[in-house]
Amino acid sequence: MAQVVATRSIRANYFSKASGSLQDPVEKLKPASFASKVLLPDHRKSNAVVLTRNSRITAKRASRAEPELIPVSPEDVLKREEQYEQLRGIQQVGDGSVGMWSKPTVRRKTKIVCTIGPSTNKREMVWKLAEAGMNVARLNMSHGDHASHQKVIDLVKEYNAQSKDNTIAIMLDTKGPEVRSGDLPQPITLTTGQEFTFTIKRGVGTPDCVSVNYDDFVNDVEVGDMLLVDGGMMSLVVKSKTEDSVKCEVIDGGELKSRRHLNVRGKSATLPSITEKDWDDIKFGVDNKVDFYAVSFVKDAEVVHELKNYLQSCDADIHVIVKIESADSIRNLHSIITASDGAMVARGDLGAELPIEEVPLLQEEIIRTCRSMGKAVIVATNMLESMIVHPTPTRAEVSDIAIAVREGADAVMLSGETAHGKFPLKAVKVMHTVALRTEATISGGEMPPNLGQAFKNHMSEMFAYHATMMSNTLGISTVVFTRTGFMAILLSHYRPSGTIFAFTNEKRIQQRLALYQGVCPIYMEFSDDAEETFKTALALLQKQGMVKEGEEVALVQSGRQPIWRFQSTHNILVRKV
Ligand SMILES: Nc1ncnc2c1ncn2[C@@H]1O[C@H](COP(=O)(O)OP(=O)(O)O)[C@@H](O)[C@H]1O
Ligand SMILES: C=C(OP(=O)(O)O)C(=O)O
Repeated sequence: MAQVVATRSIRANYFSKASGSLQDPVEKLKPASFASKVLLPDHRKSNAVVLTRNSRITAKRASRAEPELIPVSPEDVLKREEQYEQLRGIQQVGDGSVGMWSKPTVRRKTKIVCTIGPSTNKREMVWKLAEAGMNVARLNMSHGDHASHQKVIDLVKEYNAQSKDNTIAIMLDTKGPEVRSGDLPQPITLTTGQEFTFTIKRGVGTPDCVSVNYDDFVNDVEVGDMLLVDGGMMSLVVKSKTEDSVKCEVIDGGELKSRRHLNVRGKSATLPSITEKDWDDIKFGVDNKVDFYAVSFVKDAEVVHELKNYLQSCDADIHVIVKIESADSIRNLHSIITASDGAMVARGDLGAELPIEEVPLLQEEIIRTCRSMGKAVIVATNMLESMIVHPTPTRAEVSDIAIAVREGADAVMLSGETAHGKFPLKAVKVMHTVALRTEATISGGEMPPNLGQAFKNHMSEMFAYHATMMSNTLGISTVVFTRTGFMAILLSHYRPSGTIFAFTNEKRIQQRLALYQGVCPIYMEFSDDAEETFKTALALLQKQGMVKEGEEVALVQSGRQPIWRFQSTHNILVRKV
């Protein structure tokens, strides 16, 4: 219902019902202003910015509640939202039904992945990020050690244990066979035209020579190759090689810091996708029962099978997200995604290995491929890069988030913005606001092109499809009960315009579902009696303010493992709360 309810809540809160005029939430709560009386109705008449999408599943109510522009800049959204929440809080003292629904983690459908690093690895920041809208905490194993990552895992688990209505998934991102420059005592400046050397000798860090962490670097590169440092922030051309060094000329200079990415344009390193360090980190993830692995530099499906076999052998129920970031992974895109549980468009390395202008096209294709196979998809890197140092994003960054949301990504990711940036909470708030605003312009779910083929479970697919139709045409939320997460993921795949309230009696499944678009995962003990469980679930939604008395929901009983069903009979009920 998020879209429909979000649309409704926009109508209820942002627009004056009586006049039908467009009002900003703060203005609505204040006496009528000149702007709301004079300027905004004109703006509304022009209808210039109402966005609609072609959709094969019609959304009658959603289209009636067609969204309209709230004419504010991203910075204003932050201030306005704060003012609005304050004013609304004052107005709603004594209203017990506000609860969860106003929380960033519920109304928004597109999920937010935050990389945790020095700016955010303390208890207070993990809490604040979670309350600001983080859905998944990402640990990048290229940095830090097990002790520092353990601390973060424990903090997230502590948050989850004490939070009644929110849950954060944990994603362990492997270092992979990435090539990086070594540690430096302090950053060094590379000047255009200067000679600079990369060496495979360990521990070198002078103004004109630095170590590389990969012994075959000298064999893999050729004279004339273009080396990109830090995703292309600096570039060098290879001039000559010795047994242990590569001499280069700086083409684009800049500041070289410790452990920066090194890519050779058009080439992948000849290293295995899962290195010894990665296996060590994967075991660390198994011991800590993380929810997802993001596997770096996956070249082929074989690697995914190898990891999945290993996880099965140690009885670890951890989902595998493949990072698409090399030329090899693009060549084998279909088979890699088929073997995995989802993919990440890792635009940093992807745009260094392949021509940068290919990145938006590949992003679209990867999202489309994942969507057609019912796999999760995350768009990553540079989404709010300028917010590492500035309190407000560039307009291009705002558009970038909106594009990923409209293309149908399950999640958008913050990297340096939350790991080592100056404004991690503001970055999450901007991402939240932009995603929510964009979602309100998407009318009705889009039907995946391969209907009935992705899950090879036709009965469940048919029920997910029809529940989506019902949700879209009636403008209602979906309620599903799931022990494995399967039916909630399947419903998410169809992108119903309403929220998917997924009740599960497994904490692990609740955490996993935090990644999936439109799914609001809720933990609940199931009783042996179906009717009693339904009643408890609906009462809980009502108590939390997520549905109102008299509202209808589509209640779906389907999925691979029958719950309260005899002979696997499936059904969808429309229930009044
Ligand atoms: N666990 C960590 N410890 C220290 N620094 C980190 C950590 N995680 C991320 N960072 C910092 O944040 C930056 C951006 O994060 P990310 O994009 O995940 O890394 P990278 O692009 O280096 O793989 C990193 O380059 C690093 O400087
Ligand atoms: C997400 C990416 O990977 P990492 O941050 O691990 O380099 C990327 O390259 O875009």
